[in-house]
Amino acid sequence: MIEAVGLTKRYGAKTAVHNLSFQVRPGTVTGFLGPNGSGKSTTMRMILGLDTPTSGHATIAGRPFRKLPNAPRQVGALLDAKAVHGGRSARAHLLSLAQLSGIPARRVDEVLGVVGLQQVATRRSKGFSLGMGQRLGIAAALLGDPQVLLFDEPVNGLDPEGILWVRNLMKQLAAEGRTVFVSSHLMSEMALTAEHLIVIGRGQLLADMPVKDFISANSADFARVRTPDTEPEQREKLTAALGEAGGQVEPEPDGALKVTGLPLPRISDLAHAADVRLWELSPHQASLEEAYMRLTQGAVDYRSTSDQRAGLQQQMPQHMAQQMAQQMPQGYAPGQPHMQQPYAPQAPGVPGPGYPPPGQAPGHPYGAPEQYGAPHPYGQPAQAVAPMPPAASAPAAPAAMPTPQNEDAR
Ligand SMILES: Nc1ncnc2c1ncn2[C@@H]1O[C@H](COP(=O)(O)OP(=O)(O)OP(=O)(O)O)[C@@H](O)[C@H]1O
Repeated sequence: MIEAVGLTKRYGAKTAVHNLSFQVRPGTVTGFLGPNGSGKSTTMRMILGLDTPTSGHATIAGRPFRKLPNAPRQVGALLDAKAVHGGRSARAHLLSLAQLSGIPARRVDEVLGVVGLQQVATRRSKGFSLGMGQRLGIAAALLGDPQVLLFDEPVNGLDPEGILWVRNLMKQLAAEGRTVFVSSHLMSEMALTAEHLIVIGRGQLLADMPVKDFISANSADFARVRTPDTEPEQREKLTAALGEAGGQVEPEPDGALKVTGLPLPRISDLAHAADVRLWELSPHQASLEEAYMRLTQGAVDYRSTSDQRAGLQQQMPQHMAQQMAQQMPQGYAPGQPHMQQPYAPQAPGVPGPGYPPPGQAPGHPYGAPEQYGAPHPYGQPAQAVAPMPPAASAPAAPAAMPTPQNEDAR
């Protein structure tokens, strides 16, 4: 078992981990979740004796890591897959770790097999892909056949097959009675891998509970309600009526309303009483990802803003936009009408190929001008569709696409 009691770590004025207490029990996979910079790695480093807590303590099997007899045989960890001497082969790297811990050399070949790196065992690790590096790090963690395992973002850089493999490996290790503590940003992945969750935000504990309890506690039902887009006053009237009746109403990005705290029939009755027409009234359940986002939203350090592009797009003079419009290919890639979209000039009053001025019906989905004789874009026989430029004007496809290789077979 891993136990943290009042674990706190400060770096100068920055408190990375604050008064964190939890237990990680054997026999289950425990997911350790939190946004970027929330203190997951710092916590793991303190558990492994690599960082000294400012206050509090962490133990493994009742002792601080540094006081464990033959720690590498009891605890295995993947913290940073890149922390490998790049000039060494995978096998030489694992062999040196094995020798330091009195582990027999044949175990190296066993773990290379478990992680699927036998074919590249003699290659220098500096040529490894991110996913291969992760596999090598997992091999190192398994080397001492330890009872306690810590993995910091083990699926980072793995392809879908690799992610599935890690998921099954974690479950198998836990089923063997080991303590498995896995950090991740990905709620969706943890929901499939872990049975128990510890969620932190800004270094503080936000949740410590079985995954199924987390789902039922946080996946709230809600209703989506939409009023006619053309009548914003209807939306306001309904928002007020639902609020007065005790519902929580949040606007959705697409103009709908997200309503919690009121059953669907009640929403319908309230809309009817307020003389508001509805275009949509549908039941929904928040996904686990949404529940996690909601739980951690107040503890996110790094948020993106929308790209204003320094006003560059608005500044394009009209004559340039017109010139661009004339130079645009009328059709770009046959069969891929969406490929044209990035070429549509945005300047007002300059219709691009296939992009009518606002309020006008589309001329042709492929952007063909009228002289190609396409009176109606839909339902025309193939030959009536506007001719595309000859293949030579489209970017040439590679003669033969390189066969995708499994990253671990490289
Ligand atoms: N050695 C250090 N010196 C100063 N600040 C540090 C140090 N290590 C971590 N921090 C800070 O502590 C906070 C927690 O970092 P930590 O790496 O533990 O978070 P994390 O949850 O693992 O993040 P991520 O998911 O991005 O890996 C961050 O604000 C980080 O900048």
